[in-house]
Amino acid sequence: MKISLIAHDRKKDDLIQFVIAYQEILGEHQLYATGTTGQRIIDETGLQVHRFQSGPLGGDQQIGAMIANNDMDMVIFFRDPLTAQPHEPDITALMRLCDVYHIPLATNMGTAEVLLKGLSEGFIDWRLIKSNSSRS
Ligand SMILES: O=C(CO)COP(=O)(O)O
Repeated sequence: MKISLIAHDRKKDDLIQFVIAYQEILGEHQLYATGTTGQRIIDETGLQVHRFQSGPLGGDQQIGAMIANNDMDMVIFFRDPLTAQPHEPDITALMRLCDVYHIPLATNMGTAEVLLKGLSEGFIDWRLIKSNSSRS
């Protein structure tokens, strides 16, 4: 599965803790991230991560494009609901595309835990069937 990991600045420490806690599950999948989040995951966990641009420079949109191409299976996005972001339209667009394409999206740690536990139990295997039809 292809999983995106994204966190706003004040949520990055939480995401790193989360990734360390679920490293065993995450390590079995292809990981993608916005630029700064991805660099921190690489530096602090040693997991392999494909890094896109930083969020404010288009990273959210690059992940959105993968969703629109049926090429992303899950998004874990620790948003900061208390800080205005310069690229708010990109964030809204990314979450909207998750809804358009029925992509599991967690915007906080509680939901992210449920998603990863569900992933390891096979609850998201339907994505393999759906994505095989259009992936090369
Ligand atoms: O802003 C972000 C998501 O909207 C995250 O971007 P960075 O990972 O580059 O900080």
